[in-house]
Order: sequence, then structure tokens, then C-alpha cells
Amino acid sequence: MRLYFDSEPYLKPSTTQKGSLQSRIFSDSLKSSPKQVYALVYSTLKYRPYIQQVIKKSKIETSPSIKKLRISRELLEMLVHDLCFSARGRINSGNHPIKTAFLEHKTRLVAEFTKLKLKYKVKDVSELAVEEENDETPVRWFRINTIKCNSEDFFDKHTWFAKLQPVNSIKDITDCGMIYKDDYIPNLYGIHPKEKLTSTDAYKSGEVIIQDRASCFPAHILNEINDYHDQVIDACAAPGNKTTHAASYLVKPGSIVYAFERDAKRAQILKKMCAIATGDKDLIHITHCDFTSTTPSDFPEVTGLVVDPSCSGSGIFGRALQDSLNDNAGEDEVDLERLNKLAGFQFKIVKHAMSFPKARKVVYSTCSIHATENEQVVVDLLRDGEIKKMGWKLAPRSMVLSNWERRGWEQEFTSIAATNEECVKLAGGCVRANPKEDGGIGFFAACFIRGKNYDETQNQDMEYEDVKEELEEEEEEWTGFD
Ligand SMILES: C[S@@+](CC[C@H](N)C(=O)[O-])C[C@H]1O[C@@H](n2cnc3c(N)ncnc32)[C@H](O)[C@@H]1O
Repeated sequence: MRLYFDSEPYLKPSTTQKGSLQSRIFSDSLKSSPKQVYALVYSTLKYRPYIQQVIKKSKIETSPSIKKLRISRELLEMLVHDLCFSARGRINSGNHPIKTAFLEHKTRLVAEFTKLKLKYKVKDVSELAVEEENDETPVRWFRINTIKCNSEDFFDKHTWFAKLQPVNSIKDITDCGMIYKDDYIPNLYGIHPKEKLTSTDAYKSGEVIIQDRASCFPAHILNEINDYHDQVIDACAAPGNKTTHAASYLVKPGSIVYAFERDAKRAQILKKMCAIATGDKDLIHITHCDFTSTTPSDFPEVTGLVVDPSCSGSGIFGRALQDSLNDNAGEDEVDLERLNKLAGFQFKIVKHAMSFPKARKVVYSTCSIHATENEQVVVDLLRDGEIKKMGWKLAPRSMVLSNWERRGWEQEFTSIAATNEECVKLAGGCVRANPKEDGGIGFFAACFIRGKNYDETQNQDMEYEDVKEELEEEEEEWTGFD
């Protein structure tokens, strides 16, 4: 029954778990094979409406033997799935009282399943209409981990990667065997999601790290443009993608990333990930604690902070299946209440980050598509009296992945902007990525700056359109080799 017990939590509604179904299952330490767990949960979710009909019609839940064993609805759904909806048609377990009690109802369940097929006029399960939730990223992104290897000789060293055929756009990654070098993030590449990247030596040794493109934005923005920091904080670090990415930008010997993580289990994962990514280099100091409980004056040399707090995760695909489990999903009121709660927490944590004495850049990000957690948090921060007093402003587009086209939502800034031009300017200081359409997860990032280092850049935004035009003209003139 182990497989069923391990799979059960993923079928239960949850408002706290983050990430896609697949990433959550594969990052948890399970006794069963994560592949088997994922396959079972995924397929049970896929046929859930039909499975529930079979359960209801068979009245199995009212049976004394099932009641006595307190078999949960989720467990029952998986058992019905395996008995009726799977190709094997049997329960994946040795002798167990739950299996015995369940199989007492086999004849009834199979009869209800047959009636269901007749009702929907299908001969086979595969013909049942299901809402396909594609949990897969359109592009598998990986970055060469420059902490562990040299990006220049990476392709000479790793023939599996060298054999891939370069393409010019993510749209050209139509099959295995192709590779796209990203235009926005250094050392980042896109390949077909079906490539067996995790079987390569480079992946196993930590020389490459799988990380969605948009998730690479914060650490890059923090260091843009050649604005390196000797001491950085990652306020909400686990599982550590942005932490190790930020560490890869450290230039001076002795530089450090302080990583904070509130959740004990996730702090362990963070430790593991950082160890793989940094090897024997002492670049990351991990603390298991609530970041808001830290004392800023204890970190007098920190100049840059990445704040990627818990959010609704609405930009992550593969969540729709999970969210559909939540009885409240779809009720706008409840959703809004939850989003507002998250936004309050996000505001608090960014404000704390801004209070570090030498901080000059804070990058805020979420994997949410909702303005409540994104632009509206930025607006609340910009309106805050104490934050204004500390001198924080939103960075201009010229400092924040300026070539990335999708920016913040302009209409969200009307409450703090006198003109439309100002709305455009503020929204330009934020970047957005749309799920799938932009090659990966939905994402939002905004960059706050303060201090004289950036005084000149404050006026750059108005000139941005002119610079862009100039660059485009230069590009057209470029006739050199590629
Ligand atoms: C979105 S995830 C971070 C993902 C991570 N930045 C990455 O790219 O791999 C948010 C993390 O912040 C942690 N967290 C939430 N509130 C926190 C707090 N007050 N202090 C420290 N960590 C916190 C959560 O437990 C969760 O692991």
C-alpha cells in the first residue's frame, strides 16, 4: 500500500504547496518511486470526475468494512483508478487489510464502471473525454553552472551537448536534438523537454542546473549591468535556484550569498542543492529562519537582495489539476482574500529587505500572474512613507532586462502616476513572462534601487525609446559573422 500512501497527499487540496505537481513529487523524499507516484496521481486526477461517479454509484463509502478502516476518499479514488481505469486493472500492493476490504466490492465497482462506459458510449477508458492538463514546459531550460565549470570549454568537454543543433528561436525547438542559446540570460540554453538531460554527466555533477528562463531573471537583474555585489541576500531561498544563480555572479574572492529559508524540510533541500552547485566553494551561507526576524544591522555589507517569497503560484502550469481539487477554487471572493493575504506578506518581506543599511538594489519576484501579488505590491511599496524616506525607487527599464518586451501592466500604476507616460515608465521597471507563451512559467519581477550609484540612470527611461531605435538601426547595419 506504500505507493498509495505516498501518493495520497498530492490528491488533497492544498493552498501552501508550491510548484508543479511533477516538481513537488520529485523534490519530496518519498519511499516509493517518484515516477510511479507521479503517474498514479496524474492519471487519477485526469479521470477523477469519472472515478467519483463510480464511487458514488457503487456506494462503497457506506460499506462498514471501508468505514471501519477509515479509508480516505483520495485513497479510494486511486484504488478505483487502478482497478478500473488503468491498463493493468489490479491493485499495486501485497496483502493488506485495505486491499482486502476494497476488493470485497470488486464486482459492484466493475459493474458500475461498465455502466459508466455505456453511458458515455465508449469501449475503452482512453475514449473518455478528459481535460488534458499539460504539465510540461514548452522548453527545458538549463544554465551552465559557472561556479563548477568554465562556460567556454563546456561544449568541448560534453559531447552530448555539443551534438545538439543550434537554432535561433525557441519556436524552432520542435524536437530533440536542438539547442537554443538564450538572448537574455548569459549561459542559459533551451532544449526540447523530452531530452534526457538528467541522464547526462554534466547534470549529475552539477555543471548544468535546470532552471526556467524567467526564474533566472532576478539574479541577473540584481547584477545588471555589471553591477556586482560582494554580499547578497536571498531572503526566501529554497529550493535554491536563485541562490546558486546569484552565487554564480559573485566576482571578488570572499564574496557571499546569505540564504534564508523558513521551512525546515525545504531548508534541507536548499542545503543539498547548494552543495551540488558549489562543491567545495564557500559561497553560500544558509540559515533556517524567518527572514523577517533577521536584524538588518547584522549584515552591514549586504548591498543586493533577492526576494522571491511564497505566492499563489498561478504562473506555474500543472497547477490547474491541483487547484481544481480545492472546493473553493473559482470562487472569486475567496481567491481574492487569499491573494490579498499573500500580498500583505509579500509587502512585509520586501519592506524588511529594503531596511538593510547598505542595500542599494532589491529584486522582488513571484511566479504569479495576478496583479495583486505583482504590480499592486510594487505600488504599495512605492507609496509607503518609510520606504520613500529610505530613498527607494523603481529602477528604470534600461536597468531591468531592457530588451525583454513583456513589461508590467501599465494600468495598475494609475494611483501613483500623474500621467500615462509615468505609468508606462513605472510598468517598464517591471518584467512579466506569460506561462507557456514565453517559453516557461508565468513570472513577474521588479527592481528597486536607491543611492547615488544610480542617480544617472533615473533619467534614462525617457530616452529608452531613442536608444532602442538606435540599437535597432545598428542591428540592421550589422553585417559581420554570427
Ligand atoms: C517561491 S519559493 C522560493 C524559490 C527559490 N527562490 C528558488 O528560486 O529556488 C518561496 C520560499 O520562501 C520560503 N519563505 C516564505 N516565507 C519566508 C520567510 N519569512 N523567511 C524565509 N523564507 C520564507 C518558503 O518556505 C519557500 O521555500
